[in-house]
Amino acid sequence: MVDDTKSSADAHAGTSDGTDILHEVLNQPGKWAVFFDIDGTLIDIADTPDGIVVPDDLAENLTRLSAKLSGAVALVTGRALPYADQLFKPHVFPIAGLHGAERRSMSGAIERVTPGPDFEALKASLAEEAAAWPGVLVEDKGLAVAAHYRQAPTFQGQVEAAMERYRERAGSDFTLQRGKMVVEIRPARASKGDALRAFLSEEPFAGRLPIAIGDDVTDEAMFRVANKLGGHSIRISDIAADTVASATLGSAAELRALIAKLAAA
Ligand SMILES: O=P(O)(O)OC[C@H]1O[C@H](O[C@H]2O[C@H](CO)[C@@H](O)[C@H](O)[C@H]2O)[C@H](O)[C@@H](O)[C@@H]1O
Repeated sequence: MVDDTKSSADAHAGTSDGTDILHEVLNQPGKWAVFFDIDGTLIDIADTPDGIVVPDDLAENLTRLSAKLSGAVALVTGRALPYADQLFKPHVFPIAGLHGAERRSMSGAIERVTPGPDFEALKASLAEEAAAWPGVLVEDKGLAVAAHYRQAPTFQGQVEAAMERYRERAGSDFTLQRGKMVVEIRPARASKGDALRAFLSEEPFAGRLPIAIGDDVTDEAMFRVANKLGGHSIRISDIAADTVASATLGSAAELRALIAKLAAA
């Protein structure tokens, strides 16, 4: 398993332009595999987890890009697989969900880590406790649970403390995952970096160099793997984020425009 625990110590602000990297993809389509995060990367951030808008042409453009790369395009997300799938239906992509804790390869086979029996009770207690914090949303993702404070930032301290407590109760098989106005408890045994490595061990990804594209702390794990393997990493950010990514792009909208251009090329 990949060490994705390092944060700022080995970080540097990405300075290259992600646009050049993505244009390179079509010059040598047999060389690259592209891994896309979803929220904040392919899709704009919204006030609530269910409030996102998936642009009409996004799935179609990803499918076209994927065809140009002989299928070597995958989604790597913090969302649960069924939720992420319905965002792109009827298009179906190889995908890793829950920050790498579940993964469906090109063949359709699904790998999942299994939670302990107490996890359902833990999620119920958390939802009950969070009901006292107006605006805090608890997102039950099956093998993981997220507490969102985007609509109630004043409760950040309480949410952080509660999630640390529940993580301890869940035991060492689980870890805390911080993100954009969210704290999650997720299985510890996998990361987005592990998911990327697993994809690269299989067709049609095997033998290709990875390009990992994301916008958040959880994506740093796949950036490290992409960098280590000689690929590229692109962080979507409108500020100089603390990142190990080797390049940046300004926004999800900018990325979608590039994908559309590559899909039509
Ligand atoms: O790995 P990702 O695909 O980027 O998913 C990360 C988390 O995304 C979602 O939460 C984030 O997006 C919401 C909608 O824009 C936003 O309201 C929230 O504040 C963000 O944290 C999703 O709800 C989580 O389950 C994912 O882990």
